[in-house]
Amino acid sequence: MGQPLPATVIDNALNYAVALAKQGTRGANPLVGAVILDADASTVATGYHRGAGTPHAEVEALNALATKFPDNDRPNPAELTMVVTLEPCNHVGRTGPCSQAIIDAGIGTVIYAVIDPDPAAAGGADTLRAAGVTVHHHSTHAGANALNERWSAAKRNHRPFVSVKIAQSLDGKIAAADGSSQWITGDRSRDHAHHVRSIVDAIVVGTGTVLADDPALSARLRTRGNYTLGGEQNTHVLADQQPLRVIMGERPIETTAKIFTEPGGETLQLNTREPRTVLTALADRGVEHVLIEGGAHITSAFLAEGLADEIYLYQAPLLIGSGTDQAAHNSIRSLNNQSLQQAWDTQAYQIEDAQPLGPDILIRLVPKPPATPKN
Ligand SMILES: NC(=O)C1=CN([C@@H]2O[C@H](COP(=O)(O)OP(=O)(O)OC[C@H]3O[C@@H](n4cnc5c(N)ncnc54)[C@H](OP(=O)(O)O)[C@@H]3O)[C@@H](O)[C@H]2O)C=CC1
Ligand SMILES: Nc1c(N[C@@H]2O[C@H](COP(=O)(O)O)[C@@H](O)[C@H]2O)[nH]c(=O)[nH]c1=O
Repeated sequence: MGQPLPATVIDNALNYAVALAKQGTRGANPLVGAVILDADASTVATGYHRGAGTPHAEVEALNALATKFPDNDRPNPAELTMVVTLEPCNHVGRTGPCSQAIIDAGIGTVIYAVIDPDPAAAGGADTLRAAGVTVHHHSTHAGANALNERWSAAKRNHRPFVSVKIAQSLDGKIAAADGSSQWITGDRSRDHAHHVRSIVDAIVVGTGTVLADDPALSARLRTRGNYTLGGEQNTHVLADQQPLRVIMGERPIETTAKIFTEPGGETLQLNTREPRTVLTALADRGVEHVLIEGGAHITSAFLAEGLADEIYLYQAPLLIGSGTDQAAHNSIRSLNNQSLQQAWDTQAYQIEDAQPLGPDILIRLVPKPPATPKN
């Protein structure tokens, strides 16, 4: 492109790219959106990253461009500008390097908002420049900067991205007075939870949950066409990718427990009550995305330390009503907040999306960012 684009045009394109990015799945990979503009600054193609293992936003946008315009009718790529929320990657991970795909497509200009904080993936801007692409770092877009703040912090701090799952009743319980908890949420919610298990690298539960429930903690997907029929045995298959199963806590667990004997991922007990120790140990094993599945002690320990990057709250339309101990089996234990202000300061979340799942509702929450995003 001859003239540099005005900042307002770039900001508008980044607004669009951020909105696209938010349609993706947050987890081991960042949320990324990309918009391709022609010489008149009109949008000609878009893309976003749908989650680990799927094409990156830039490649999605290039594919959309190729699909939209047949070979003989494609705009001159040298006159196109790709506006992308994150620096194009430079490495071969689960997919190939975006910098090379952009070079191969002949795109003339790339404008990116955030430098890739992952040392393994960074350097795409330099590769593009070396190949003759015009590259600008547009660092002032608050939305793009806020998009992956938690993900970037996890990378910088050498820890996995942390998702927390809670399946609770209307009165905020995860089990009844007698300890029974299966099931609070319905089939659709549990299918969704198994899908989440299938996309994470590891699941963590406490010794309390293993002793109370004897869970298998495998990722089981319902076979197509058999959605509401039959028992679980007949209608589910093991997902291709099984998460590492992690027990957190000091009591020994018998090797006859289902978490060791049922088919699924490898099982590991970490003899600690310290969430950060668990995360470091998992990062050392290459875990990039972990799901905390409970129970209340474990969930609360991660929340209390501000380590939940995302919460999947499966809310069932049921009042369990405890026995005599009203606090028993609350989904969250005391986080030691002394005032409402302290709670707003340390434990405020915002809803990313909400969807009905049969009789339940799934609410996905992320920590509320500071009022003024840090650039
Ligand atoms: N509906 C839902 O989403 C879920 C419901 N549940 C239900 O929850 C109940 C179990 O809850 P809960 O007893 O809280 O179980 P947890 O799984 O939270 O295990 C608690 C135990 O974990 C160990 N532990 C490890 N780290 C910590 C820490 N930082 N703080 C405190 N304890 C730690 C302690 O045992 P140790 O002495 O061994 O160190 C503690 O007793 C069951 O009834 C189960 O059915 C469980 C999961 C999900
Ligand atoms: N009770 C409850 C959940 N409980 C979670 O599921 C675990 C059992 O896993 P598995 O043995 O693999 O089927 C259990 O230990 C706890 O972590 N999950 C939900 O989605 N909804 C529910 O109502």
